[in-house]
Amino acid sequence: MDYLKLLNESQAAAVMQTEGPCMIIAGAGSGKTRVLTYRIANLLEQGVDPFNILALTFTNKAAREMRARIEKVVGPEAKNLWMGTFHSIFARILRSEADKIGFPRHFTIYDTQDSKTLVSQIVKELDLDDKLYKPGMVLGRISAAKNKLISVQQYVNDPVIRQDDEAALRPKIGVIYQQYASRCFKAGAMDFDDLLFNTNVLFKDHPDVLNKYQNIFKFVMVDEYQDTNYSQYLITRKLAAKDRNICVVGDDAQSIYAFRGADIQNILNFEKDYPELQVFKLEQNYRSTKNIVRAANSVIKNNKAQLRKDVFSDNEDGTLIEVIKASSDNEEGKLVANSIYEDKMNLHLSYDDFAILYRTNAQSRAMEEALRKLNIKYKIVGGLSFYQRKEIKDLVAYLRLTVNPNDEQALRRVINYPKRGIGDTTISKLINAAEESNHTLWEVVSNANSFLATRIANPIEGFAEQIKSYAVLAAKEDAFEAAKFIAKNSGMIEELYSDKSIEGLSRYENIQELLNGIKEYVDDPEREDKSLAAFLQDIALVTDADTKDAKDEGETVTLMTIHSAKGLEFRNVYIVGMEENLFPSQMMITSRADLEEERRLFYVAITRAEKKLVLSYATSRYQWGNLRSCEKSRFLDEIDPQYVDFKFAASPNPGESTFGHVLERRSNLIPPAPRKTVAKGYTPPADFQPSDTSNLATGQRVEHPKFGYGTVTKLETQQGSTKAIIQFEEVGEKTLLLSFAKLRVLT
Ligand SMILES: Nc1ncnc2c1ncn2[C@@H]1O[C@H](COP(=O)(O)OP(=O)(O)OP(=O)(O)O)[C@@H](O)[C@H]1O
Ligand SMILES: [Mg+2]
Repeated sequence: MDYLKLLNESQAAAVMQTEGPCMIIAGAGSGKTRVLTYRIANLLEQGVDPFNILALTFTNKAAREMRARIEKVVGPEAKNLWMGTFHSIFARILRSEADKIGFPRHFTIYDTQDSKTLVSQIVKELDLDDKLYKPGMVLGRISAAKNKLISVQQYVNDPVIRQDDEAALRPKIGVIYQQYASRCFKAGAMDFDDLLFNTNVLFKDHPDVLNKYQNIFKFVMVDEYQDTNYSQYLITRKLAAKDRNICVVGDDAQSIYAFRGADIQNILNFEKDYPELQVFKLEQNYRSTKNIVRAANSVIKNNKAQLRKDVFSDNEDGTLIEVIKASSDNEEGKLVANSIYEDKMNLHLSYDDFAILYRTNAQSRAMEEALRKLNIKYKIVGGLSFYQRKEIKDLVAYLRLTVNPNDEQALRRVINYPKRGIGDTTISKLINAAEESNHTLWEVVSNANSFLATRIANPIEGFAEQIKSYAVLAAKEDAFEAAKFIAKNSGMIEELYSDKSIEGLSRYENIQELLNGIKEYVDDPEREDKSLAAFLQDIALVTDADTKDAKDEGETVTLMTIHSAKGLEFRNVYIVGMEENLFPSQMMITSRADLEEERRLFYVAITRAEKKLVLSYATSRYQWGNLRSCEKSRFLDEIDPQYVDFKFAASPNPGESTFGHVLERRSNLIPPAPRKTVAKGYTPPADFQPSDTSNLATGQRVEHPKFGYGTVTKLETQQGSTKAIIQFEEVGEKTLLLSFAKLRVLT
């Protein structure tokens, strides 16, 4: 096994220890995921059937990458591994066992938006104050309950919960939970938390089913174990109860989902559950430079509730961590984009080497604008994803309804879209009729004549007939043929095609794109189930941290929230918005525990970087429509200053920091080694004044405050911005953007 050469001693020991419970709690970048990968490869090489291995990852993308790596070692057998996120694996299991818990085989998976809409509808129906019972807040309570496996019954009967809700002046949450659960059940729908909750119900109420899966999953492995919630913990514990071959890896310092119910207690419980536990320590970080690892250690040291770990790196010292100070969020974007552009050109990097991480999705706007101005391609991971767009949700609602006509949210969404003369009043009547007669909305819709006057009922029954005909078609055809037909027959294509505005055009193109995606899905030769139902399940499980990689075109800078970046690595990382109230987030911190979670988030962000880390902040930014002045984040001061270069943050004059290459350094810092890219034998004259370069021509001699003297060898203009390629005498060739470069034209 030559892959053992790719592991250090403790990693190899963890890989070779294949039987019994095993846990690795170790620092970032120490090879935990790598150990899991090779552990699986090792099991397969020893003849374990891939169908008997379950590996749970944090994102679908992580699962794909792990599978690809294992395939390199053991070949195509790796395709048969059970590998994916908790949600995708257990959705798959629930699908084949659905009837046991009273759900249809093709149950719908409600996304957050569907769940919020349903909560709003319930709040309205119950005549409650929608300002008090905001859907996000209510759902948060329901979700927390489900993740702790608190059923509706337990919720409404628990005196402590009732007191909590009463104290918060929201005594009706239990009633909403009850309604919500029964409406989901009637609609044959599960939300994300239900996928785990119902798996627990399934295993609890059906020991034979549990037994079956215990026999299938002889080896269970979990990555990012620190972020599992109670519901997930219990599922893995039950599955592993028979063979006790369970291996979990994680890092308590990277636990960042407490707000969604992740529980550090799961690590401590693990030790209690398996007294025969083997624990492996990994201390060497292979990902990052010494400076980055030490800086990260100096930050996490401030957390009190942390298991002690020493993480070290044997890599080079690397450059110091740069801090950029900008006068506004737009300037911050500009400085970050410039820095990326410069590094990419000077060091011949790929845009894939760069990531910009932020605390909240809203921060991407300024970054995107700045990147676009420099023609830098980027992709955003998470945020408003493709599948959240209105037109996509509309067509998907038709598809969902085809597969599961009881899906109430889908039905309400498209019953009168495109318009077919079914007004709001009629819809309310239908909903009431369903409530009163204890039927599902679909049952009422498909028998509208029994409830409403013929004139009103006819178009409704017509719609029901249409959906029924789609179901017949979908049973015969693959997902693509069915979806194409439905898009046309429903009138959606015509509706969007006739809208000639730019937005209308882009909506039409998005529908085309969705159909292309479905075609790709059914054309995949390895895909066994090409049905519409299978496709819908697949897209319902796209998480915030997944991108539609298939559409990626060429090199791109990656933009994402820190939460989505967990487990990933990039050569150069920018953490932007390092300001008080933004990071640490004002919304999130009300206690020391919250502050510690924000700090762990910062630790996660720092440790994504391999070679270079840049932190930026703005002294003012627009928030909620107002320009606010901002203070730099306390986290910046927590980094041991010997690892930080405040070069771009030192300027007393904010204007100067606009790519002015301010060369002063903070005097209390140890001066770092000069950067190779600076012309050493050159000092800019005190009166250096950049010239107007709009008429710059090749062959002209120029002076640059950092690079010294040079000659312009080429000029390139693209979409209004001009790049100059300049041969500098001392530092060699550089490509500079004229709108930013401070150049004095000498001849
Ligand atoms: N023994 C080793 N020799 C060389 N490179 C290694 C070794 N172990 C790990 N690496 C590399 O170090 C990097 C970090 O490894 P990995 O992602 O497995 O760490 P991790 O502990 O899972 O990190 P995180 O906590 O961020 O999830 C990867 O690029 C990996 O390939
Ligand atoms: Mg990892």
